[in-house]
Parts: sequence; C-alpha cells; structure tokens
Amino acid sequence: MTVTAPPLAPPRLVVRTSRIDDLPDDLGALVDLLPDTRPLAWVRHGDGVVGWGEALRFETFGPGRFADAEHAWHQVLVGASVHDDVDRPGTGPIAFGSFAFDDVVPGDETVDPTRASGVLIVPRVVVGRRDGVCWTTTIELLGDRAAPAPDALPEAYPRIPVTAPGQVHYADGSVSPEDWKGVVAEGISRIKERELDKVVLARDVAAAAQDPVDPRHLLGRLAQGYEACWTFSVDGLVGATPELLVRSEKGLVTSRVLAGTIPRTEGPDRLGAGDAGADRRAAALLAGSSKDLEEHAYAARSVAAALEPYCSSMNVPEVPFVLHLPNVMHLATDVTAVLDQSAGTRLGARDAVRGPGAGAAEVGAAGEPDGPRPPSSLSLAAALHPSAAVCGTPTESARSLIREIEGLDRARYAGPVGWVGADGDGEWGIALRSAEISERNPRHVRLFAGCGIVAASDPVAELAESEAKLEPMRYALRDD
Ligand SMILES: C=C(O[C@@H]1C=C(C(=O)O)C=C[C@H]1O)C(=O)O
Repeated sequence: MTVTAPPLAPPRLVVRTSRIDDLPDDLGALVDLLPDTRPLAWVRHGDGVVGWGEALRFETFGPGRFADAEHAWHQVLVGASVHDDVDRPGTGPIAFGSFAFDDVVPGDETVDPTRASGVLIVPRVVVGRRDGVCWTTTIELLGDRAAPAPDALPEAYPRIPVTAPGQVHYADGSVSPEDWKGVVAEGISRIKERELDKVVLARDVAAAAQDPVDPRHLLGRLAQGYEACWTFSVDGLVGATPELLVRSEKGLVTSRVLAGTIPRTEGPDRLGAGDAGADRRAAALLAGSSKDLEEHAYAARSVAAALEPYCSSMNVPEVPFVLHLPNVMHLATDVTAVLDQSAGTRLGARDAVRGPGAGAAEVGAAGEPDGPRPPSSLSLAAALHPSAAVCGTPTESARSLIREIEGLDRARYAGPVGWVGADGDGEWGIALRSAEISERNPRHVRLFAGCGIVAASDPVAELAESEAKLEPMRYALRDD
C-alpha cells in the first residue's frame, strides 16, 4: 500500500474591513499614516490604499511571474473568511504587487538570479479612502502565532517618524548621458534600416544620500507634488506614474496610454507652470507634432490590440489629449472597454473565487472551484505588458533591441505595479517616474527614465526629455 502525505493546506486568511472616521482633507493623509519604512501605497488625488506589515508574501520568477502570482493569490483566497462592511473597490483582502519589466536579462552576470522578478504582498493592515469613504482592513493569517493579533496591531507597528535623506549626490548610472545619446542614435539607425518602427530606450542615474532613504519621505512629496499621478510604493520601488496600464472595476476596464512628450517650463517651486504662455505654445506644438503623434499611435494601438481579446466593446478616442504634469506634458489616450466575462476561460483560469458581497461574506469557505472566472486586473496587466509605451513596435523586435543596446538592468522599472482585490478587480500602473531603493544599502537609490524613439527622434532632445522625466524623483529626494 502506498501512503501519500496529505496536501499542505493553504494558509487561511481572516479579513475584516470596517469604516473609519474621515481622514484629514489632505493629499498626504493616507501616506501620513504609514508607520514604518516598508510601506505599501497606491494613492492619487489623496484617495487610494496604503498598507503595512506582511501577512503573506509571494515571490515569482521569470516569464511565469504573473501567472504564478495570480495562482498564489487565488489559492490563498480559497477558504478566506471575509467580513467587509464597506464593499468598495480596495476593501476586503488585497495584495500589492510589482513585476520586473523583462523576463530575464540574458548574459548579464551583474543580475542576481535569485532576485525575484515578481512580488505580491498581502499586508496586515490596509487603510483606504475613496470619494469621502474611509476604511481599514486587517488581514490575519490563521495559525501564524508569531504575528500580532488584530487588536495589538497599533503597538506592533508604532509610527516611526519620517526622516529626510539629507544631501543627495548624483552619479552616472549604467550608461553615461554621453554614451546614452549613442544608444539612442543606434536605435534611430535601426529604425531607419526598417528593423522596427519604435523602441523605448531607458537610462538610470545613481543617487547616494547622506542618510538612509525613508520611502515615506518620497511618498509624501510625490502625493502632494504630483497629485494627478498614481503615487506608489512596493518593496523598495517608489514613484509617481502618470500611466495607468489597466484598471478593472465591476466589468469596466480603463487604460491611460501615454507617449509623446514635451518638457514644461519650470515654475518658482520647480513644479512647472513657469510661463503659462510658453506652456500653451508647447502644448500646441506637441498636439501637432507628427513625430509625437506617430509615437503615440503605436502605443495606443498596442494597448487596444492587447485588450481586445478580453473585452466585448471598446472605445479608443481618435485624437489624443494633452496631459499637463508639473514636469512634462504628454499626449494621452484614455481607452475604455467592457470586460468580456467569459474571456477568463481563454486565460486558463480554473479555480474561481467569489469576491466579498455587501456586508459580511465568506469567500469560497469550502475551497471548492466554481467554474471559470473573468480575467483579473492582474491577468489583464500581464496581457498588456509590455505596451509600446515602454517597449516599442513590433514588441519582439523592440524587446530584443533593448536587450542588445540599452546596457541597463531595468529591474522593476517600466513593469506593472499596483494592487489586486479578491474579486480580481484592481489597478496596475506602469512603474515610471520611479526609483529603486537598494535593499543592501538604503542610502543608495537608482532613478530611471526612458524615451520612445522613432525615425524622426533626435538624441540630444531625447536626453533632455529623459532629464525632465527624472525630475519627479529628484524632487522627491529633496527636502525644500
Ligand atoms: C518610458 C517613460 O515614459 C514613457 C515614454 C513616453 C515618451 O517617450 O514620450 C511618455 C510616457 C511614457 O509612456 C519614462 O517615463 O521613463
């Protein structure tokens, strides 16, 4: 007789969401709550979700990083007990996540092969705000005796005061600015040789701070200074991205595609609008620039084509609008679509999980699969990544040219970052205008920026554009 060991039972989550008193009417109110230096955040216009503590953490690797994370998330929700008195997007169990841009970085021995290329973190505590409703969620892992009980959470995570990084010195990253112009020139010549239509080339800058960089310092400044962007923090990757890869909410799918950029004039606070007349002229120039419109069309088309198999109807405006940010202006297209609820089968989804309903609800308490589920926001993000806004057209040629000539380990820069809920709804941005705080030495930070290159691009102008895109993180690291 063969005796087989019983399968390991998945960890069982106990999740409670309840309404709390209004937070101060302040853009930084949510990030101001973060108690320690491993904050989780997804905030825009003062609304969003922040989290701390780790009930669970899943690390995934390589090309399967999205699917494995998705699978782990569904497994953990099976049998979760959820009491949700608020029932809004972001209430109940949620996981914050961040994923590497590339599947692998071939032949680069500087890349640590044990470093995860995807992470999902289920926090112990979440605080959220949306349209004037505020809530808190506690997430407990049954049987985790080391973890503090929900009523002991405030003492377990005392709010350590936020510290400023002090003086920051900047140095060249993997490729010097001078050499990067050569990389861009090479990209342009490959495009002219008709190898591809568009490629996005990026660079990094190394920052060394006097004191360890507290991500909450960066978050506070970004949430205030770049309020129209999605300010995020997941596992040392911090930024304020203007580009929404995908939001999926109750069957409605949205994506904000950006490509085509012009720097803004600098105001007295170094946050744009220095000269309103010059800004107006720059916006008109951008809206009429055939080079930028071409760059933009590739990006908008790539998003529409990637969403198409999962949606029953879609609206892609024919003409982009000009998005004004403090540092730059972009050509922008908001794509909206209706999720095809049966499309989950095409993604190979099996074990379904029901989301929390109104009031208290038990999620799949018996752990039984109940048929195919619609594509989750995370699987949509996986299908959309990498869009032509951060990779190029055609995707495969652009990806291999990036690997060949960029000379940069992008890590999680330009990859999806965001959150997913129990019902699969969630929001995923593209990790742009971002920086990675070194795990080994928190005084060291890498800032990233990239630019879409087409035949009519000019290396000098692209370098200037990349500098303008670095400005949000330089601003975040200052203390004035
Ligand atoms: C790659 C970045 O930005 C992307 C490239 C853009 C462009 O080339 O015009 C504009 C917005 C983003 O899609 C970045 O900020 O690092």
